[in-house]
Amino acid sequence: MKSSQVVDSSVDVSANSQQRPPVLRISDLSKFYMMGEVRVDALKHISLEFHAGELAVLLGASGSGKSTLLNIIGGLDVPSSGKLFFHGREMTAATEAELTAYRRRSIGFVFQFYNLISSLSALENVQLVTEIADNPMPAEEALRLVDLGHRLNHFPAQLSGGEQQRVAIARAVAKRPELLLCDEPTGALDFQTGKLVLDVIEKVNREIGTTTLVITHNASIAGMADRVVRLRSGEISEERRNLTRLSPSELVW
Ligand SMILES: Nc1ncnc2c1ncn2[C@@H]1O[C@H](COP(=O)(O)OP(=O)(O)OP(=O)(O)O)[C@@H](O)[C@H]1O
Repeated sequence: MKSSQVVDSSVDVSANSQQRPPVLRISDLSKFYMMGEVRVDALKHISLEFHAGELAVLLGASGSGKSTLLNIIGGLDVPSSGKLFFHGREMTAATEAELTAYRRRSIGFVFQFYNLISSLSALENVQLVTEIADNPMPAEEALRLVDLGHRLNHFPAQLSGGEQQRVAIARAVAKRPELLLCDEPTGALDFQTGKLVLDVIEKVNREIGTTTLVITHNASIAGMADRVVRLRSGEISEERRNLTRLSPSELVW
């Protein structure tokens, strides 16, 4: 461990002996932006924990702070105050190089728009990541995991929106990240296609055990989660655990 990394010694495992320390711990995290003279408080005193293998849905209306929170968790942005711990290491005290390594090794991102390279096939888009990752799964295996084993050589323009999003998910999980962060993954898709994409996210979480955070403004998606966190105006307005997870095919919106 490097000297600049601070160990979180306050994780209370005794509170629940069944539960291991969280993968991710957010402590009193706030983020504001200055727009000229006007201060916009995007996140206010957020404290949360996420455990290994958990599938969490972060709900909230537009502007409630979801993307800001996900970007900070993923090391794309930094908070104004508060701390983020990953396996007890304080990422908010990490150097740029350590944050880059964190993003590269530990985080898989899926965004609303798929960001595929149009001149590369599905397989080549995933290989871009597997070629630089430490311990990746073969790109073909990642594409089979998202049920696209029959589309390896298709270019993005030859794939539907849902299929392109599944390539993006394969690309995100091929490096075997510990955390899969999905920002409105079904936002650009119709109902049926969106459910197929959620099926794939659920399958990755179940089969590989990747801790998964899905942010959405669509409250119906909450049914597939182990835990639901709702944000309102930058604050947690509700946090609940689902007794059973619904399969995405059972969701209705
Ligand atoms: N770079 C920025 N500069 C100034 N204000 C910002 C910036 N990014 C976000 N905000 C503001 O912070 C608040 C939270 O934004 P955020 O994008 O996190 O919300 P969101 O819940 O993800 O919304 P959406 O569902 O519309 O994406 C909003 O008021 C937004 O306008």
